[in-house]
Amino acid sequence: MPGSLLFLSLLSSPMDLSRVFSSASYSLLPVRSFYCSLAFAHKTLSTTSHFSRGLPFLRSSCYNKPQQLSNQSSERGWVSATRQNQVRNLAAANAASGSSSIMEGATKLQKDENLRVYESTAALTKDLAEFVAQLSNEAANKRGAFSVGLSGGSLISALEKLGEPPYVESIDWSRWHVFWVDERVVKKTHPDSNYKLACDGLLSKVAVPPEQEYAINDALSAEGAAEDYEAILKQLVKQGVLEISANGYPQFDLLLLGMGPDGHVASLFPGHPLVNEKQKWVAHLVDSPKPPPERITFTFPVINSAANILFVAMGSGKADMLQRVFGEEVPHGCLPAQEVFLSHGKLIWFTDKAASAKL
Ligand SMILES: O=C(O)[C@H](O)[C@@H](O)[C@H](O)[C@H](O)COP(=O)(O)O
Repeated sequence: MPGSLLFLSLLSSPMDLSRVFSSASYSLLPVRSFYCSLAFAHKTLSTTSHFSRGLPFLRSSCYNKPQQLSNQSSERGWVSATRQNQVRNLAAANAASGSSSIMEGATKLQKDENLRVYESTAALTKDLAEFVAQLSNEAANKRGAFSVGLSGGSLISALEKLGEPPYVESIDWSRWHVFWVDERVVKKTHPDSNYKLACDGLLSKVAVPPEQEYAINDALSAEGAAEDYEAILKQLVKQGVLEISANGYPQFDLLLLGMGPDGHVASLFPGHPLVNEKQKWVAHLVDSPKPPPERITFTFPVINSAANILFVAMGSGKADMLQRVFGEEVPHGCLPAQEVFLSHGKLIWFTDKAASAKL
């Protein structure tokens, strides 16, 4: 079978292959994986031999230096070898969804517009606090409320300056409505809870009214918690706390995001079916490759409807992935962090020198 696929790839043009797979649904994983394996095989051949002159349609893919993922993952210890193989197999997303071409060119992200590089963590966190404070003032003045979505991870420590002078006094915290872009389905007191992380790192130090901190219902299943959270968002849209975008999704004033070492964002992981979710505002998963497995997450349409998105990526562990995010556009589903893009509104990556060393 692999032999016949290799043969197929040698004979087919890119368009031939996309026609073959364009009608396949995402559920045709074996087919997709097979196509991806083929792409990965080509990548390996093309970087090591005269095969590099053939099959140009596979050059632009998410298979560059897959070994770098394992270097990064050893730091965090949760990206398994299986997961790395899945990441390598992600060209299937392109083949089956037809929503992004493997041959497309540069990413829409522009270094001069979407990237800031700071000399030190202190400089980054100060500017980040300044930026958030300014957005908070603008939203509070404009509509009397500021809706903010938080992720977990190292992002929260990067926000700690907001809990210190001058911001702790100057920001009108009573206008804040705090949401979780993604949350682990655990008790709120559990060490894995993103709510607990944000409370310990920021919310316990500032005066956001507790009823405006929208934690998940931790008594529910993952599915129930996602449905419940979406219902809360819909209610808040009705009440005018959340605005609605032109395409009918909630429009948060600000989403604060981090990026995982595999390029995931929120709890949207490379190759996971949820990268294609368009109906739900909030979805659940029970198979997160990053523990814990049960989570809820905002979907891409909601993330990409925000008024502003700030990413934080610090440290050398983010360098390879950041290079990919700002590099060539990769197939749909391969690199979720690259698919976060605002056609209206500001999207800025706050990075330090170590994270942006390869840009
Ligand atoms: O709950 C989660 O796991 C997070 O929301 C996740 O999306 C996080 O933001 C990234 O994994 C980056 O985390 P680090 O900055 O700690 O690498």
